Amino acid sequence: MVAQLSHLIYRTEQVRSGEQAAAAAIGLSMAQLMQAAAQACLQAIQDHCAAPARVAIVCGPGNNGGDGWVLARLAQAAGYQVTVYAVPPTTKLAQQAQAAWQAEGGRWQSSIDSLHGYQILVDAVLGSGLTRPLAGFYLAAVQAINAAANTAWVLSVDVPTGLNSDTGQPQPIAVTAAHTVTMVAIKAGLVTGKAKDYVGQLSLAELGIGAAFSKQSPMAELVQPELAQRWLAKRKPSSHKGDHGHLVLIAGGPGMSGAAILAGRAALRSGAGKVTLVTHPHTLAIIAQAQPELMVHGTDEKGLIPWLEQADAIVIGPGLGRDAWAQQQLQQLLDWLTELSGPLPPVVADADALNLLAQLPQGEPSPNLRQWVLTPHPAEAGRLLRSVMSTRFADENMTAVVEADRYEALTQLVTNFNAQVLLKGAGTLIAGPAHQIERILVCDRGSSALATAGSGDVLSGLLGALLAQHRQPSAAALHELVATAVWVHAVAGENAAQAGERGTIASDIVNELRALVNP
Ligand SMILES: NC(=O)C1=CN([C@@H]2O[C@H](COP(=O)(O)OP(=O)(O)OC[C@H]3O[C@@H](n4cnc5c(N)ncnc54)[C@H](O)[C@@H]3O)[C@@H](O)[C@H]2O)[C@@H](O)CC1
Ligand SMILES: [K+]
Repeated sequence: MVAQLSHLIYRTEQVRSGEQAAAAAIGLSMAQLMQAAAQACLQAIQDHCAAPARVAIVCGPGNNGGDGWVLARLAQAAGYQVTVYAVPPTTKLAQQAQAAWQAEGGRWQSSIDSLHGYQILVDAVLGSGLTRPLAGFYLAAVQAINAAANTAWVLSVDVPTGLNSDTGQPQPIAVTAAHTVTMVAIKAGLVTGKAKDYVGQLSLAELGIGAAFSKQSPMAELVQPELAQRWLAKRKPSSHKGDHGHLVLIAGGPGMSGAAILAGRAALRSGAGKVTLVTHPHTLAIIAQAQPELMVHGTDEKGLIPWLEQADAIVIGPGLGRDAWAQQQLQQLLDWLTELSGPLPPVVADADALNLLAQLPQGEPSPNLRQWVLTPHPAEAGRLLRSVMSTRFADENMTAVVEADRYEALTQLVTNFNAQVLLKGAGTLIAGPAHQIERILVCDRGSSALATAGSGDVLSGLLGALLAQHRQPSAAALHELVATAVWVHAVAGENAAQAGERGTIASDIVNELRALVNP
């Protein structure tokens, strides 16, 4: 497969309209595209399991079903034992493909009792043409495929049936595929949030029109490993710790020293020259004992300002809490930044700093967050969104609102806060105020091992350390550094999970950082 578009992400409608224009431009017919789509699916099947294996192909009414009918013919010719379950095709292309199958003696069944007994199940029910929630035959077909998925390998054609290919939300359920071969270009809904539970391994079949299609401008882009190479260049042999930046971490309210320690360790392991941890006086001693390389200060008397003045980057939030002390720290930081006349250092706001930002009284001049990176998980993102859009979202479950369309939530956050935003969760999304020109970045690496207490603290320490090492980054550099940190964190999670996802702890993730920040 040609990899022209392999890291670019498009809206479904762009693919649907663009593929026709691209095919016309190079003189390919839609039937030829369908043939190529089915060929790509056959290749995926052959890569998984040689003939003769028992294959069931479930075909819907449209061209997704059409791909299935063509695949039936190709798979049978390749020696597989093929059974087709289908609803009658309604598009011309799918009808022609069905006729070609029947002309070769192929049969099909219109009802599905059970799909057990096959080694391979192909989901060609619905693809990019999904317009409404599943019901009737379609719901039953998806249920039957999923019921047999523990004994068969499930291949979804283009999009797992039931998944909204723009948002990644199941409608209301979707096929849980082991592998999805998506056609022409990666659709936005295949790479983030809940989609990760359904898509399985994702491969792209450009159907010979990648070059013509690439004239379309993508809405997003997958984070590439080259980004880490670019932003984690080798250090100069003559460098000293002052060259590698001073990170100031404001973290660790009473009872939450662990979050501060994890963020501090992650920052040290990610190469910050110096890390100062400014913390609550009650947690000072325990943090200082845990990690001798950290400089640890309590903030009761002097306040934050002496430390802020030394910072190349600032992180506020890990284990901060939301009490009066925590509010005071955030307010001091905001006041100091407002009065600062020189260049603004980048600020990462995480965890309770986000919750406190969401509680700031509305109607006052909003703080200038231009150099800020907000790192919410969906629940924090929901609180932030509600704080700025309270009239639109009065009673909604905001986590569900965010997860229903992560791209939309991200865009709203960026627009309303005028900051870089990193929306956590499988397929982390990253965007900044200039994302119209920089594109949303999507990290498709990672592991469920990252879903553990302290994992976010590790990310904020790591991110702060990368920012401290690249002083006064431009908006574009900030965007890429955030993506680099997300990528390193995700791959660290994968590496830490090699002995198993369950039971991986945040300290294991910290242990993986050093190898990854020295690519
Ligand atoms: N357009 C092209 O040139 C190509 C299309 N290809 C395939 O064609 C697919 C798109 O084809 P279509 O546009 O026909 O769309 P689909 O085949 O995805 O489905 C459209 C049909 O499903 C119905 N439908 C939508 N939601 C439904 C629901 N919830 N329950 C029941 N019926 C529902 C629609 O009314 C319509 O009849 C792609 O996903 C891809 O697999 C490939 O063959 C490559 C080339
Ligand atoms: K499908």
